[in-house]
Amino acid sequence: MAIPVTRNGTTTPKPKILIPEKVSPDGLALLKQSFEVDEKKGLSPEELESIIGEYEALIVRSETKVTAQLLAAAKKLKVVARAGVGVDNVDVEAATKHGIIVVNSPSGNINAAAEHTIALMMAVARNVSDACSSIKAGKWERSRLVGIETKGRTLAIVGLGKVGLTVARIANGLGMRLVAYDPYANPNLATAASVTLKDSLAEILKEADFLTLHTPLIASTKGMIGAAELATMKPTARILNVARGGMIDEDALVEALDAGTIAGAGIDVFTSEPPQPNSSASRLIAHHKVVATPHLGASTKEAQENVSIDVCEQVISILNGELPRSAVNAPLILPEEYRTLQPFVNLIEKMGSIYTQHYGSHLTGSSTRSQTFRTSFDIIYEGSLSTLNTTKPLFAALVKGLLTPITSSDGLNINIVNAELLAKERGILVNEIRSRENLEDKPYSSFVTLRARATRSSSHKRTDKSHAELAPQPLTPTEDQVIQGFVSANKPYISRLDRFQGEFIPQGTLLICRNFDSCGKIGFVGSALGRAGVNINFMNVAPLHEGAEGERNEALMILGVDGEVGEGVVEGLVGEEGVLQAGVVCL
Ligand SMILES: NC(=O)C1=CN([C@@H]2O[C@H](COP(=O)(O)OP(=O)(O)OC[C@H]3O[C@@H](n4cnc5c(N)ncnc54)[C@H](O)[C@@H]3O)[C@@H](O)[C@H]2O)C=CC1
Ligand SMILES: O=C(O)C(=O)COP(=O)(O)O
Repeated sequence: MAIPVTRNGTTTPKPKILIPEKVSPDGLALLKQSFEVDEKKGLSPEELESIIGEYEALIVRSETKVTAQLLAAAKKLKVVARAGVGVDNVDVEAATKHGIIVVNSPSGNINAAAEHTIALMMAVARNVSDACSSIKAGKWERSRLVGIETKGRTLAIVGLGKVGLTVARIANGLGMRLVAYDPYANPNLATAASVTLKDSLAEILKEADFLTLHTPLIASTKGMIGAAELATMKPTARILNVARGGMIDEDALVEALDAGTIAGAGIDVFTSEPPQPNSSASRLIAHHKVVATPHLGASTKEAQENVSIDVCEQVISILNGELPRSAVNAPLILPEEYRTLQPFVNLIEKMGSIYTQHYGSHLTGSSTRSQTFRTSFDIIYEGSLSTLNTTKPLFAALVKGLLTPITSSDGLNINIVNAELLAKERGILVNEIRSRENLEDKPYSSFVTLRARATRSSSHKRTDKSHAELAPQPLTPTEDQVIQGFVSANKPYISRLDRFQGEFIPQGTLLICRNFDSCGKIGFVGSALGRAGVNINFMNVAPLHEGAEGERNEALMILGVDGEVGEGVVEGLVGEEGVLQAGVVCL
């Protein structure tokens, strides 16, 4: 181990960086100046786990599985750097929990992946692989190996991100007709690349002469092309996958190729890499209508230099306590700030999520049922939070909390880098306020208030006549909606929901009921849930806070419950005997 001796004779070992895969030397040269770099290829998962505790940084490509178990053993680790795009081999959630930053190189290999896609498309269209084997075997099979041209044919792209768009631009030059499905694509970029965006996967599958996949492997894309989807495609269609194995059902594709309902495929990525013998991946590779490559999309000299330099520079930044440029964890926090801020990040994300779910359209018995999602918020930091250098992670957490319940969170990775942009795109205005008010009389050192400003009108109408007399005056569009919280012993607490004050931990499934503060309400709700087989873990009653206006005898009942509470059960709680409003919030 390199141990530099300082002037006063004490020794400080250099931080150690582990590289268990082939990463281009261009970036590693930068690291070697200040760190001890260990390149150890071919480690088994057990060997990796036994040594990871010594390292402050880990640099991987797609082969190393960075599991929760490995991260738990990584006591000194500050950063996992992925020298490439896809982080599906890294347990990002576990890394975030451990305060380990995950970075990647989002653009270093785009061109390489796009060019490889085009190479596979051409190879499939012109039977290049088959023809090559045939001629090397001494044959001369010109009539068997007649191909098709790509010009004028339809290329259907799933995932119009960086690689998808680059493929589109090249294919446009080949004279292809371009359609794409990507619910989050930028329509201006699509138009500029001559791509017509369609509303559903089904639409583009029908039209495709070539189908190419360019999404990350996430819950919404796993198995997205299965037997049912293949059956809707033209029998002359060819399929390309340079994104991730697992998005196509390999067995279904082999069957479709055998049956002649799909004409061919060019595949770079597989469900098991390297493929296990007799696996679906190996059957697909062996198929005579398939051109296969061993995950070579990013394997060009240029791309490897790019990604290596990109991630190594980021590792240096992080180990020097600075911000990296492409952090994947949401939201990103500097290592030294992480432990202090993390509980507040957690609190604020929950506050945003409660806001969207509680004040969204889910309240049964609510006279604010059809209320418009308000988009103008004040977030007020009091106490020690008001002196932070940056509130970016807190802002990002709020945007994430507000949007995740109403978007396909799988496809929308909200983090410190994109939170501002996403908020802007959705028209969400957040005014961050630092209040220096003295919290000496309060039992906590920092306090957060989320106030949804009543700047937009609601189209609310009483929807449930039978409760019209029962319900007190609803919140009118001119009233702000307020959620307050604090952190104690690293746990987030909500301390106020609108006019009601009571402390509860925002986690799991919560049933929030507004009721007249009179005898029998708790019993009524308890027995209704009992009858529905819903187990109650905790219950908190929040009375009106001091100085609250409106009905004096109202309270909120917050119940932490196990599992799902069906709509019917929630509806059954509202009524003369029961509560005024009820809604479920999942955190
Ligand atoms: N074979 C290889 O060596 C390489 C593979 N890749 C892979 O290519 C894929 C794309 O990479 P980039 O373009 O850089 O990513 P990107 O993040 O720029 O683009 C992904 C696109 O997929 C879209 N998307 C997400 N969920 C979707 C869904 N359910 N349906 C339709 N669209 C959806 C997103 O909106 C986004 O526009 C990744 O899986 C990456 O790991 C990238 C480089 C090399
Ligand atoms: O960047 C990506 O997502 C890739 O798939 C490239 O993987 P690799 O670094 O070549 O193992």
